[in-house]
Amino acid sequence: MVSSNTISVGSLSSFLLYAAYIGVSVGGLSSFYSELNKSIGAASRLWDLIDRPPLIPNSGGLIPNMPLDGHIKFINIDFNYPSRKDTDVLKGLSLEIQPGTTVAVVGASGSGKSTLAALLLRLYDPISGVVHVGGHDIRMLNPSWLRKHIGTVSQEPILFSCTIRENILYGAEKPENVTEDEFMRAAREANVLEFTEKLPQGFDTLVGERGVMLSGGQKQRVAIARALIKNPKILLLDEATSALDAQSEFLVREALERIMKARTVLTIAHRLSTIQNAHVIAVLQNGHIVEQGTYNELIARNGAFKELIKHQTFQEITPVNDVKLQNLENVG
Ligand SMILES: Nc1ncnc2c1ncn2[C@@H]1O[C@H](COP(=O)(O)OP(=O)(O)OP(=O)(O)O)[C@@H](O)[C@H]1O
Repeated sequence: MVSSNTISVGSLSSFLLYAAYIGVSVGGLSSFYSELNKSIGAASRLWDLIDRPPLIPNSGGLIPNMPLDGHIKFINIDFNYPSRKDTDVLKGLSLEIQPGTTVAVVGASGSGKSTLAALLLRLYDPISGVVHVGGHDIRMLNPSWLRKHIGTVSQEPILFSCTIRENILYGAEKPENVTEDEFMRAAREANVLEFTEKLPQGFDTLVGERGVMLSGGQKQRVAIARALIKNPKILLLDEATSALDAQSEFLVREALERIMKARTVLTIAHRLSTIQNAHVIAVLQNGHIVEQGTYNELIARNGAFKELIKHQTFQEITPVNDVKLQNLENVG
């Protein structure tokens, strides 16, 4: 057509160029359509979840006008998870935690230790029995008010993809009211300052998705600082099962000892030192507490606790004084 002058070279080039543009655009349209369908599917699932009424409402209930005293009582609790109604997790469990004391719950894996924590936070209601906090049946209390008084430091702290400062302030009811002094005190007591000081952007360092840019020990210390900012009466501690190196372990342990002072602590213990220092150790077996007492009492008894200690490895950590000595040597 070009040789017979029916079409010019310029028109042919334009035609080919536009044909290519249209081809690419039409091709893109099909992938756009499939992406659109995927988003519609995901959005409708999201709306279904948002519309689902919670089994335990977040509002309503009593807000006591007296300060909480931190006295916890599990009274004759029977419990199974709604998704596994045929498996009883707790059967007639009773446990009392006096205000200001530390109770370490020990038991085999799957014995229901974390379930106790979930019941205290009222994430589930027992099938029968009552959980009392500060003399109140927790089903009568406003759930948000109850949770405001319980600080949690879990095995795998959940950090958000924002800065260290924002992750710590997340613990405060009104972050804008936290003064710089209060913030720094929490960071210092939780041994967070120890590593932020070495970071070029300090507390403004981004931690990445779920805190991937921090080590296990650093994540735990941020979680402790978050709990300190909350200043709760009750502390729920689910100790990490994975061992940290001696230095990190010492810094986490030291931070935990500070936060545990003058609070009621329910700890799911995996460290021998926590068990030895607890006011009461409660052994969970077959859905209820089979034995409780101090470390020395239980060791002398030759019962379930002694059996557990024989068969389950609890983390032994480098004695604090040894690590302190090592630190001094390093400084020297
Ligand atoms: N959300 C859930 N839905 C159904 N069953 C669950 C749920 N969470 C835990 N379970 C089951 O309840 C039982 C007790 O679990 P729980 O996590 O309380 O044990 P645990 O003593 O804390 O264990 P571990 O020491 O391994 O963390 C287990 O048999 C577990 O499989």
